[in-house]
Amino acid sequence: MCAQTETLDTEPDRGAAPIRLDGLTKRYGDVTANDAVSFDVGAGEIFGYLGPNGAGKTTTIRLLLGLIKPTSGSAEVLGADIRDRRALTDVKADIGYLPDSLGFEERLTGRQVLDYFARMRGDERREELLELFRPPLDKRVETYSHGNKRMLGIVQTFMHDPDLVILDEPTSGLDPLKQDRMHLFLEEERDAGKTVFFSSHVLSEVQRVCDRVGIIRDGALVALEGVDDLLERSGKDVRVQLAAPVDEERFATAEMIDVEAVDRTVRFTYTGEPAALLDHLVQFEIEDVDIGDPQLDEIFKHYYGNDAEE
Ligand SMILES: Nc1ncnc2c1ncn2[C@@H]1O[C@H](COP(=O)(O)OP(=O)(O)OP(=O)(O)O)[C@@H](O)[C@H]1O
Repeated sequence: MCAQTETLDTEPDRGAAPIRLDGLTKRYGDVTANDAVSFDVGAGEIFGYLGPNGAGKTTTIRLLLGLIKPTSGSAEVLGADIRDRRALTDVKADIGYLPDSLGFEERLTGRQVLDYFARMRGDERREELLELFRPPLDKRVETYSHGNKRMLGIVQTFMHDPDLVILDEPTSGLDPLKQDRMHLFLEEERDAGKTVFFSSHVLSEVQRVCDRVGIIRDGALVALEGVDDLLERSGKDVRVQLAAPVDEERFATAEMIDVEAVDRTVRFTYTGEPAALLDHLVQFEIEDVDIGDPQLDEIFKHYYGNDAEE
């Protein structure tokens, strides 16, 4: 009885969130690449990990895979503590990983690379994935374009049918059609119950495919919420066309932020109640009003200020 309990205690808890970070911290000398980062990624969701170059995304991913050790804090992946090498090795067969730079042996052909990974972890979905992503299998990897290397990497990541995939900027270098194919594929995987964690600095793709987003800045998590909630909380993007130019000070209210008036057009983000905005606008001679959801780019600017321009 007692022995059984001990065994259960050391086994990964597969029912828990596939990824859990708890105060995860990594320092390189003076640089805190990850600063007490905490969040969970739930089963069957696409989680976008968003931040500009150098924010700390790759560091988190490398910590989660046990490739580097945390300075402090901890994390679990499929129930395995990332500091426990054996536990992590046991769950790796259920994880697919697409690194930011692919470390394939360049003199091998694409087919040989896939054969190598197949021997380690299996390849039951190889043919299906090759039909979708089509890297040139009989050429040496050293002759591949950047996009084709990525396609080979995507096949490698998914071909053993993992429950959890961790993707470091998966669509970087892909043309728009291939990006679309990848986005659709990720949505299908999510609908089939797979968990997808991917990092990106491309706001539009996070907005398009992710269920939730974590925004990282200078190593610290600055936002964590559903993409829809983030959009809703961030107000409305409003453009008003007036019959004549108006004094900006007379036009603006406390609920309007980032007001930009050029000639007869005023643009702003509105954070108040829609009815109050309409009440306010009736006192002006209006030709046209356009109210829409803000793009994540706009939201991003609130977190990053001028750094977002990069
Ligand atoms: N091995 C290392 N030694 C020293 N500093 C490092 C090391 N790896 C990362 N850093 C630093 O940690 C910070 C976070 O880097 P990281 O690569 O995690 O960012 P990122 O968000 O993935 O950026 P990118 O989008 O450019 O890949 C940066 O300041 C980087 O210079």
